[in-house]
Amino acid sequence: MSKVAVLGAGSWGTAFSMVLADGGNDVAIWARREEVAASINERRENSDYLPGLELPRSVSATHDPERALAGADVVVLAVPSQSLRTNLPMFLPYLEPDAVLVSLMKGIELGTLERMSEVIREVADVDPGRIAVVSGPNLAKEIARREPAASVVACEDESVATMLQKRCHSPAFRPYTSVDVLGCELGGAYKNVVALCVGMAVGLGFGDNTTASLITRGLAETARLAMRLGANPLTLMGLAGLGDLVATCSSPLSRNRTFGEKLGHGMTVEEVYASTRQVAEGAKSCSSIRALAEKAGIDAPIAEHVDEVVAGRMTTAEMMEAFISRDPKAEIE
Ligand SMILES: NC(=O)c1ccc[n+]([C@@H]2O[C@H](COP(=O)([O-])OP(=O)(O)OC[C@H]3O[C@@H](n4cnc5c(N)ncnc54)[C@H](O)[C@@H]3O)[C@@H](O)[C@H]2O)c1
Ligand SMILES: O=P(O)(O)OC[C@H](O)CO
Repeated sequence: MSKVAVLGAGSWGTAFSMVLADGGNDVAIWARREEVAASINERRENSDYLPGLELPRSVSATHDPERALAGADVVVLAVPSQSLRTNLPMFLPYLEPDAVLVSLMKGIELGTLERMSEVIREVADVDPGRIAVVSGPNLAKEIARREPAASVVACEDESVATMLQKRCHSPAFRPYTSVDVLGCELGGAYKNVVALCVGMAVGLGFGDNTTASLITRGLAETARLAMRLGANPLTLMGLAGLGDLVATCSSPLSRNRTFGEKLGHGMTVEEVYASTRQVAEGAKSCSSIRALAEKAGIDAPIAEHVDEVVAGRMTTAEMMEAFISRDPKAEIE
């Protein structure tokens, strides 16, 4: 069997390990906390992140980066986006030569405004043809329950995308290939911000017209930025764009939507952070995406207003009023 190292034992790192195991790979998960590695090895369960779901025998876990990476020709990164830069140097000495690095992360780095593949390229100093991204409508719990889903594997080198597609194609998981890494990453990061916004609307008590309006204008906003930066607009109409946007904005399983909903109910940002251990990437990426849009000179009202709410400078109700009272304009630019 071919070996894959999955660095990060949270919900998605663990669920994607199950996909890889079902696809015929031997999987070694690196867990930041030893007790999580022990739970996976001894009870065949990640009781912190995916309780009650049995992990295949070909999945093991370790707290030791060297053991996780030894012999792995594919290395999957699944830590929170804002921690990637500080985590990567711990893994680099143990990477096999020519290993392919795959990002599962959906965020934009604060400060540098870099996508995760850009952070990997910079810190690991590897060719973009060895960096790939997996992104799509893939809520971890549903994937771990083996409910059918599709996704996108993107890499500038199409042959690498095809190799990865084969490695993660399983009875319940259907990956499509793409060479549009930029479009997939922006789609994945932006939908988290839109899901925060939709959650806020739901928390305020608004219904389906409101959420559908926000989802649609969120897609317009995402496509505007992605196209300005050079993405293929059709990527945003695909699984890593519209697909993920719909799943995340519609599902009570989404941490980003839930985070927004709690704000809509009147909790403060600090209270919401204190209520969960899991990452809601949009709460940080709203600021970096807003800055990226400003730098690119495009209008991004959802990112801008969500950032204002998360920064505590605006209430969720004021955000909704601000959307409706914006200057009238044509729908299609
Ligand atoms: N959960 C999903 O459904 C899902 C699906 C697709 C993509 N993603 C993306 O995958 C990435 C990881 O998300 P997740 O759902 O696995 O998150 P999670 O919150 O479930 O788990 C994060 C993992 O990273 C570890 N961690 C936390 N802070 C860390 C740090 N500073 N350094 C190292 N490790 C740290 C945690 O211990 C945990 O193991 C995110 O970018 C997320 O957007 C998640
Ligand atoms: O739970 P969320 O909001 O991080 O979303 C999870 C996935 O990205 C959905 O595809």
